[in-house]
Amino acid sequence: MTVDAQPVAELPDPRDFGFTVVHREELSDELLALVEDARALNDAVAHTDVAPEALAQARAAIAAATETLNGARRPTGAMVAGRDSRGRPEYGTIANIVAGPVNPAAPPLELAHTDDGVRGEVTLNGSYEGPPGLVHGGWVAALLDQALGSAASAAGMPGLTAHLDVDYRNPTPLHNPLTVTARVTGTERRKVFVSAEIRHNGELTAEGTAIMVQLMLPS
Ligand SMILES: CCCCC/C=C\C/C=C\C/C=C\C/C=C\CCCC(=O)SCCNC(=O)CCNC(=O)[C@H](O)C(C)(C)COP(=O)(O)OP(=O)(O)OC[C@H]1O[C@@H](n2cnc3c(N)ncnc32)[C@H](O)[C@@H]1OP(=O)(O)O
Repeated sequence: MTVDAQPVAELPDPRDFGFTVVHREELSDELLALVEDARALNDAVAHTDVAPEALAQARAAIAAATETLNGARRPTGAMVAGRDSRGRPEYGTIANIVAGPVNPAAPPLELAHTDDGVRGEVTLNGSYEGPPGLVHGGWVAALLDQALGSAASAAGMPGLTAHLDVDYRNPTPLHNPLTVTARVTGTERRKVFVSAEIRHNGELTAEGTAIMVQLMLPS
């Protein structure tokens, strides 16, 4: 039997599939502030040039913080629930490496719905460096992949990336606002064709296309 990619009226509730779901409003200001601090910490560690005594001091402080934070852990796969700009439920993994609101390694890329897809602004700090002063190409691909997946999801066809093509058109700078957009361009059976771009000051730095395969969820 062939199943066609069809938008679902409402995304399925991940709780029905055994996933932990946290509502975005339940994330405390304290946690969100800690995540911001940890993002700054990543960048600081990546660039510090202080003396060994200061490094030892920092390590002790970080070890104590790690122990405190491990006092209670969410399960891997926990999801965050929010409402999209049209008021419909949307879900993402809470620790998603690109968009997760509580993952300090995520820039994070926050995407909102547009008339024809999704759009977001993001600035990557020095911990995403590849070539000098530039975003690592793997991270450029990760930003595109996330936006491509979100565009399919926003169109009611959440799925997994089966195939991803990336063209690097111009260097993507660190420490500068980047605009990321993505949209669905077509469907064929369970395949959802999506296209995305990254721009800096209006100039195209990278573009990508993907084939997402729509999730088959038990009804
Ligand atoms: C579970 C409940 C949760 C509730 C969900 C609620 C909301 C959704 C929430 C979140 C999702 C939203 C956003 C996600 C955003 C970003 C995430 C970023 C994206 C990723 O980070 S994602 C991780 C990387 N990704 C993988 O980890 C995939 C590994 N992979 C597989 O899991 C399988 O490979 C799979 C599933 C892809 C297909 O497997 P399958 O068995 O289901 O389907 P099958 O093989 O039959 O292919 C069907 C049709 O796709 C064609 N096709 C397949 N592969 C192709 C390829 N490579 N190139 C060209 N075409 C291809 C076939 O040719 C056929 O086409 P045709 O119809 O023409 O014959």
